[in-house]
Amino acid sequence: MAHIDIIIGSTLGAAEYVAEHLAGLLQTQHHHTALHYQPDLAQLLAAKGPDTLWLIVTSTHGAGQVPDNLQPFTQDLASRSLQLPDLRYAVVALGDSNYDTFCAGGRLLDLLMEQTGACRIGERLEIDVTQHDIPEDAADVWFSEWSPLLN
Ligand SMILES: Cc1cc2nc3c(=O)[nH]c(=O)nc-3n(C[C@H](O)[C@H](O)[C@H](O)COP(=O)(O)O)c2cc1C
Repeated sequence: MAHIDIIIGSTLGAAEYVAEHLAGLLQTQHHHTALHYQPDLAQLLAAKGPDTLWLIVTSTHGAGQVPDNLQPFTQDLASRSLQLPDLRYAVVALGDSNYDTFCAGGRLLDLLMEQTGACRIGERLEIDVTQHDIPEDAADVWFSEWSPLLN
């Protein structure tokens, strides 16, 4: 079973609800989960083990930025030349397709993780909140295809 650190970026709560929903689904499959509402890169790195996967669930705010609570983690990740080839990760991005910067926060985190050499498991999910009144429903569909990849 995997140890999944769920790294949350949320301003108004939508991404947070999706993250908590995914944590519940993972627990039903007997994975160990930890939710990080104020993610700290150094702490996450220190706790990382061979079974660790980082699941980043973030919305986008401002001019295509990650939410404030995820800024320190993002800036840390961008400023350090980390090499994390043994780390697995996945990204769930929430955004509004009316913005040119649709899901830019999630896309940036995906790029930063890719630059560390970490291994992305599955495709990034982008939830367009104009198309999904209940973002958790889109997460359910993605999860059913994604979760078998953890085994
Ligand atoms: C002030 C503001 C700026 C936003 N900027 C973007 C953006 O640049 N790109 C995008 O895809 N969505 C943008 N959104 C949409 C949010 O990402 C979307 O509403 C999301 O569901 C919010 O999730 P949260 O409640 O977890 O923060 C913006 C929303 C607000 C209120």
